[in-house]
Amino acid sequence: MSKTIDREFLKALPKCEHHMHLEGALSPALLFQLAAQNNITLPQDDECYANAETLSTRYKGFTSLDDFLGYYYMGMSVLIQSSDFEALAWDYFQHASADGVQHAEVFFDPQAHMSRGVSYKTVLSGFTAASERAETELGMTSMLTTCFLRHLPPKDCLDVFESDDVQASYEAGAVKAIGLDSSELPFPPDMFRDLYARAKAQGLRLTAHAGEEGPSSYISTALDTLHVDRIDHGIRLAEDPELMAKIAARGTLLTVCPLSNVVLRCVDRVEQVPIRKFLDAGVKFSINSDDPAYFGGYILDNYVAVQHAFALSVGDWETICKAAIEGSWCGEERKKEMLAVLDKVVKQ
Ligand SMILES: Nc1ncnc2[nH]cnc12
Ligand SMILES: [Zn+2]
Repeated sequence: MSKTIDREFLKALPKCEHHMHLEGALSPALLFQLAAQNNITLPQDDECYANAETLSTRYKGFTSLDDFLGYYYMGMSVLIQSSDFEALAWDYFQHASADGVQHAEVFFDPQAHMSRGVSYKTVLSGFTAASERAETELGMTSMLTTCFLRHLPPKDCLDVFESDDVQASYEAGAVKAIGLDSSELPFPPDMFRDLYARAKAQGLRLTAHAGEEGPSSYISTALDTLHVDRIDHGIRLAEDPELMAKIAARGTLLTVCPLSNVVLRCVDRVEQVPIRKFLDAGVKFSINSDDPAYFGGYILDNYVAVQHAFALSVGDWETICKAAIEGSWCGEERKKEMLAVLDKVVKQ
């Protein structure tokens, strides 16, 4: 008899999350709590900020990536103290662990805090404290990635990358990768080639959002001019079969975020995310939550939505989880541990 693939089975799968923005874990409840604690006045002219409920309702009606980003950056204004960043990340790690995440590689946006006068050290110390706590109390490993904001001038990104505190965090190994996020159009990846060349020379891992709202040509440019190891989102790859074959042959991992794609109207339904196409073409991908507090679900909700849309087999889930584990930037020993858990779950 074939195994039923229900929420319990999907929860038991050892998960690696590669695409989530820590700032995107800011729930309306925590947002209002921190605003009160830090004496932050939220926009008076937007009635959505009346209370947590009206804000949650607004989150159900995003019309595009940029519409969401307006709320995402406004939400960050309540994050002031190191303990705020720690509370935010700890909230995420607890949710992720409950969903079966074993290893998380998470993004944060230094420029969005430094431009408000919050120091990089404040942000990093809070996130690092939460990540250490997650390892001790939840047995969950994690890695931090500094994302650069592509709607800002490349020179601004390079200046922040080269600033003393940011460099010190790379040198200390507290941050091991860079990424590129925010409004995708009209900011093609090659605008940031100097930044990526510097990061590569320093031995950092490289990833970039590409092919979320932007065309598949942004994916090839990210690969060819930024020399990224990974592509974040990448769903529009399915529009270019030749590039899809190339990415499959290279083994480049895409970090796909199905619920995000629906909420931000990149697709109408999860069924339109090219999960089946990627599996059939041998394109490696992981499934992720992106901004869970804004998009109505953490990683397990994304797994469940994919199962509901595609009726995948146990073998398909083994393929997805194996690609996620093997495509992680943790050590080989950690990967072996997770692969052993995966083997047990799929054979049960
Ligand atoms: N989905 C997304 N795309 C681009 N930038 C982001 N920052 C947070 N979430 C993002
Ligand atoms: Zn993202």
